[in-house]
Amino acid sequence: MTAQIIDGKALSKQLRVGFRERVGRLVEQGVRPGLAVILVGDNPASRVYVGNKVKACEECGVRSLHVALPADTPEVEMLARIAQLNADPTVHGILIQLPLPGHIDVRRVLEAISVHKDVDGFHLYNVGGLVVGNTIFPPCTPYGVQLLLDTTGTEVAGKNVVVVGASNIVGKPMALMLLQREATVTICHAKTRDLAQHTILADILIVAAGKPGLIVPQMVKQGAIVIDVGINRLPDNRIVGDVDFDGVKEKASWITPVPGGVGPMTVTMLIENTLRSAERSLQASPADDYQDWEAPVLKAV
Ligand SMILES: Nc1nc2c(c(=O)[nH]1)N[C@@H](CN(C=O)c1ccc(C(=O)N[C@@H](CCC(=O)O)C(=O)O)cc1)CN2
Repeated sequence: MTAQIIDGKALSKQLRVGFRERVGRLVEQGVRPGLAVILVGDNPASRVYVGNKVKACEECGVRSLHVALPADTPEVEMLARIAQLNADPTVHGILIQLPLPGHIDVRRVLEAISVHKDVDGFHLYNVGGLVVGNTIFPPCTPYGVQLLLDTTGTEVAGKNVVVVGASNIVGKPMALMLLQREATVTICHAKTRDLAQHTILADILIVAAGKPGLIVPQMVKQGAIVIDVGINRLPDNRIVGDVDFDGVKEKASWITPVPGGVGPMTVTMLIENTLRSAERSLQASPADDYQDWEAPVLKAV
């Protein structure tokens, strides 16, 4: 039997209807949510993703501020821009599009973003929150995957989940989020020996390796849920994931397409986090644990 498609584009569209209503309520209370997107250099894929983020803001009524900096921007200038945005009360979310040019210390600039505005969820404080199970801003891609999984009606607790890829922005946070939901989680990565011996046991297989065609039907358990996070542009300009979609869909029970699966959900969850941040700004006293937090690295700069 052919797998059912988990449609990230359709789910995104549905969620964004609710977002517009939330923006309306915020505006009534005098707050127009604002998102600042910092893009350094001219990586073509990053430009597409930033374009998608700006469009999503427009669609939902969120004000977007696109900060485009040349590839040779000194780190100290980026830190100064981030400090300005941290202090700007009309900005509720700040993100730095990754990857960054090599001369910039990624951790240093990510740690410079106020934890109150860290809508990508990449600040160490939010990462720590994920480890103990109460992060305020879950990272957008794993957050989107979690919602996509929920649409299948599958109970995650007790399931064997295999995550292929151990990046800081997808694989590791994904594993932590599913562990929090009581799945039995295995993380595979570039040094994993005999990948198939792990993937074949997965009730839920999440692939974020950046390798087109990595997962073929023989590596997939009959009836598994397969989530493809990979986005690879082929020489003929086609975009494909890490999973052999046509083959694997004959074995899986549910599968995400590429494009139109996880990608749009990444952008949608960014808007969700931005709205959450704007809503938090209205609370008389935001969560106490965030009140006085200042990253040590900020003092060092
Ligand atoms: N600061 C961040 N940088 C990066 C992140 C992130 O979450 N925060 N993730 C990825 C890229 N990414 C978001 O920035 C992203 C990837 C894919 C899509 C998307 O809409 N994909 C479409 C296809 C788009 C195309 O290439 O034509 C799809 O899958 O349907 C959006 C955002 C790395 N950097």
